[in-house]
Amino acid sequence: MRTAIFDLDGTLADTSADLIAAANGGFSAPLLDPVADSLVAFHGGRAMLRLAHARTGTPEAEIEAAIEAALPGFLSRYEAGIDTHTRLYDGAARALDRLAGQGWALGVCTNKPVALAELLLTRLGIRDRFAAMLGADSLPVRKPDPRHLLETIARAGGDAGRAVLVGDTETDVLAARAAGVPCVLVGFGPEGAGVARLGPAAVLASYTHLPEILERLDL
Ligand SMILES: O=C(O)COP(=O)(O)O
Ligand SMILES: [Mg+2]
Repeated sequence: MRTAIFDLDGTLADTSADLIAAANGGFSAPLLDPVADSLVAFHGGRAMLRLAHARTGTPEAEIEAAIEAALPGFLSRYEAGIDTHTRLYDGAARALDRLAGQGWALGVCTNKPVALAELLLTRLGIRDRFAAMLGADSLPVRKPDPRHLLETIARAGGDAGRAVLVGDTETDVLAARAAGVPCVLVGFGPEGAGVARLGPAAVLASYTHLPEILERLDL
């Protein structure tokens, strides 16, 4: 069965404003900008906290420990406001329905903790579209380790020879390449069409084009 696996942050949904609000909540003044820093938000909680601590002047040698100490508070603030500003990208739900109608199996492979991913996709109303969802803590490994993607494909009922990953960052490209699976990158994130520098099989300008782009991969 042809299988399309989706990344979550920056691919299915623009989660950046809620991620940045949760990161800023741990500091006495906002250190990250919801628009200018959206790219770092899509690299996850640790990346945001690393940047915020660098901006406060936390000494380099103390940053990793500061990030670990800040993570639980960040995660609980994020959970509390997880769908305040977060929205699906235009056309995403309809594209998923069209793919399902064409017989594609669908799954999610995200580096978000899986409980947060479950909560968010349920709130956004699309959890039931996916046969499998694996998060950062579903396995002992995560993207860019290819086993994270390969296991998601298997649990969605697919096989790697007829699968594609739709993602937004280099982490997705590296996981897909190591798994021998083509990667389509969204071109409507902070980098725009500039994601072409990462060498994806295709860049997606709009979800309305996804079924025809996946068709062209000839899986
Ligand atoms: O939370 C992260 O690290 C990124 O999550 P993603 O894999 O859904 O983009
Ligand atoms: Mg992402």
